[in-house]
Amino acid sequence: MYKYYCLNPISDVGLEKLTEEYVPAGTMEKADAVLVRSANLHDTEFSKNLKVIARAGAGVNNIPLERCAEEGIVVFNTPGANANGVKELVIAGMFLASRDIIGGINWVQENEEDGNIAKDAEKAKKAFAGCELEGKKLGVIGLGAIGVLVANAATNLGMDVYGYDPYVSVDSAWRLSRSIHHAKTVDELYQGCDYITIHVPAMEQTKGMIDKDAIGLMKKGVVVLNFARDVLVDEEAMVDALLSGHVKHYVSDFPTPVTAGVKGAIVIPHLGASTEESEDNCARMAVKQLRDYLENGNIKNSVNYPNCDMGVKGDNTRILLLHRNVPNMIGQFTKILAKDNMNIADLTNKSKGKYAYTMIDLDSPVSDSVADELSQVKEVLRVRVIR
Ligand SMILES: NC(=O)c1ccc[n+]([C@@H]2O[C@H](COP(=O)([O-])OP(=O)(O)OC[C@H]3O[C@@H](n4cnc5c(N)ncnc54)[C@H](O)[C@@H]3O)[C@@H](O)[C@H]2O)c1
Ligand SMILES: O=C(O)[C@H](O)COP(=O)(O)O
Repeated sequence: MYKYYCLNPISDVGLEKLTEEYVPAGTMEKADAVLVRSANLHDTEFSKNLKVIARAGAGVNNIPLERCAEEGIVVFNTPGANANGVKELVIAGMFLASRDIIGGINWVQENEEDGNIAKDAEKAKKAFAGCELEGKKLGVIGLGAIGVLVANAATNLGMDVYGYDPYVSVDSAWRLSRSIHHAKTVDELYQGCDYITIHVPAMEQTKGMIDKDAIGLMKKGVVVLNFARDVLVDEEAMVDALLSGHVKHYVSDFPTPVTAGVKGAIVIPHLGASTEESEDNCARMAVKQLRDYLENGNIKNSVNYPNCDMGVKGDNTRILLLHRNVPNMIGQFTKILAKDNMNIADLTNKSKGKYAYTMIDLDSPVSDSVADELSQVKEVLRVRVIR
């Protein structure tokens, strides 16, 4: 029996995939598995029961990944599962920044009592006129799941698209339309584009990436879109640029006290992934990965441990060892198992940065004392046995 706990509302489409082997934990301390969206876990202490955190979404800056790895907690996310939802809202953001749709709708609401509204609208509308996207230059920073979709959709709208991503994956490169220009430096993109949209994760290296200097390189009247994370932009500098007219609009999916209500800022309450389809996709994928880890020990799409797969657990006993990525770990594990005359049917070891994962299938049952001995090996962070 596994216990799970949802820190945010998770779509039933995913939760329904939990079998009768899974019950709600009641409190987080009792949970083997936590499902989360954007709840901040940085100040949360995790109990020894917790084995897995599944983030139903892409961004994992709300989760202390290294601390989780040190405590033997595997963290998953759901890459790409909400990318289409975000792409559609980014395109909507570009339209909102190009045509004063919001101003126009507000005008109609303010004049709802006007019996002559149809005629008066024809006079008033010039105040809300805008420009078209076709032919404009769009710069996309970060060509991952979302960036690629945005770049391709904008190309289909007739925009001239420039992409910048020094770490682009082979998969993303294959998905990218051939008509997208490769910006070799981000400065080149800042200098040339009418619209700039950022789709990179929030990490130490990317925080404050769009700062005063970056904005200074941009064309006067540029539109900047941020559907990735508020911390990627120096928002004080952005507000200065909005007030001076250097930036025409800052479209952000992240309300903060700095940007909310500022003239020129179009701020949306983090709705990028809030569609039925994205929520269902994320929940389905999160539950699938969480179950495969708890039931079989397989890791797919973890952000703090390596991917590792030995298929569905059969009749063998499966030992799972989460440990630091240092030499001679497997030698120590097999020595302990050999002492008890245990036959290894299969073994896989994978590493990712500082951490590694070893899966061992044994032909015989394993005693608690052997599991204890394995967990005493220096650099081992957690041992699980699936019997
Ligand atoms: N608004 C929302 O609701 C919403 C929804 C999903 C994701 N997001 C945010 O968007 C981010 C991107 O999502 P994704 O699904 O496309 O992720 P992804 O991992 O598929 O893509 C991120 C891309 O950024 C690139 N990158 C990393 N550092 C870079 C840098 N310094 N310069 C240029 N490129 C860099 C990577 O190579 C990768 O291709 C997430 O991390 C999350 O913070 C927001
Ligand atoms: O990183 C993400 O996936 C998005 O920001 C969505 O966050 P949410 O699940 O809280 O809507």
